[in-house]
Amino acid sequence: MDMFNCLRRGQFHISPEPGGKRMRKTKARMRSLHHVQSLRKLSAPAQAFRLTAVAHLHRSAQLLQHRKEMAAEKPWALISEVSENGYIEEAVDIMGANFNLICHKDFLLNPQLHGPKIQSVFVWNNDPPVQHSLLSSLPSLKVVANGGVGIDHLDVPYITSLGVKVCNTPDVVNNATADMAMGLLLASARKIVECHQVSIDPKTTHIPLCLMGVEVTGSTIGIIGMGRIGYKIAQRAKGFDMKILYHNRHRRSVEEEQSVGACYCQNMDDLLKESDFVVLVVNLTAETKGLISHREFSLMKPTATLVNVSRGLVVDQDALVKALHSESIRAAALDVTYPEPLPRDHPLLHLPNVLITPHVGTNTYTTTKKMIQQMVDNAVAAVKGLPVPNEVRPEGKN
Ligand SMILES: O=CC(=O)O
Repeated sequence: MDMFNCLRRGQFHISPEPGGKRMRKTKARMRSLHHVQSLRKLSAPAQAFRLTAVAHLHRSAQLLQHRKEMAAEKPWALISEVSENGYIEEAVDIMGANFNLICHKDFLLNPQLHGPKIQSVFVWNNDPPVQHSLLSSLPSLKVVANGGVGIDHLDVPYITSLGVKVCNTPDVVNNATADMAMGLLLASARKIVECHQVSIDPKTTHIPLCLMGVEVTGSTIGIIGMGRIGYKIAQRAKGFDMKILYHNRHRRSVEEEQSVGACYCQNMDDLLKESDFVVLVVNLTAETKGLISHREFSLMKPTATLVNVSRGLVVDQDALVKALHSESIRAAALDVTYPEPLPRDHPLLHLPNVLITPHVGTNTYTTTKKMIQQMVDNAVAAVKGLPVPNEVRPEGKN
């Protein structure tokens, strides 16, 4: 049974070394080959064989000792698991280079034993859930390192009140999330999923008129939330010759606006009235919860499309269902819903003018690996008591 299978089944704690197994084996083989060659030059074959065997044993013992020492030095981190709904396998190498890892399932078998040694919790897809009960069983905890930007699932004021740092992974998620927003926008506008269905349907004989889409090039995009990801979306929209409107708590500098050709709408209503595509990229906070509801839908054009890559709760979903059902807007393309996944009988799943993806904005190997590395870098700094690069402080404490 290999290490990943063990971890998948939650059977073992792991402490892999950096560099990868294959590379280590190759290096070890080359070292012993070199050793054998030098010995052969010096001695008779039988003697060389005995000396080589002894050298091998000696080397293995040294390696074992080194591994034990390394493992003993590394701090412990609590993780969810490497599985279909957990981490990619590469995560074990990235996190294991600096931490001894223990899966949540293993941890729960004996929290009293494992709790005191844990210094970091790595949270991925809200897992393990950082509840007060978990925190109270981790007396040595120094950091909760979240994978992703959104930290609405973490009680930041409470966690920090315990002297525990909270950090996230901004920047590295920007491009993948912006790509996803544009992907949803294009797929909805050009009915790409419906086109695929028609293309593979054995009964298809012609291109039905219902596959007619709406033009993206030259249309107006309204970006609500012009932070790092919103700005990346604007850069992409510029490439489609779109007119770009944005609404944000803080206006961007003139240079930033000019470089993408974006116009600021201080009043969000103006953006809603004018946009062909309204794209939501805000953080979920008390202010943005239910930001788009009945009134906002009534301001949007009947030809408009809502794209949401922020959080499901930013949209009043009942109001959305009503707007889509009555065709008071053209369509919605959502990477986020509330809850996730939606109950299988949820009305959104049965409307023809909605496209839903399962919160996969950052889901590329490149971005995922960068996020995990950033979580590790943050956690290492926190454990060492150094400034944490992406520390999140409670609102108003920056
Ligand atoms: O949802 C993704 C993120 O919070 O980065």
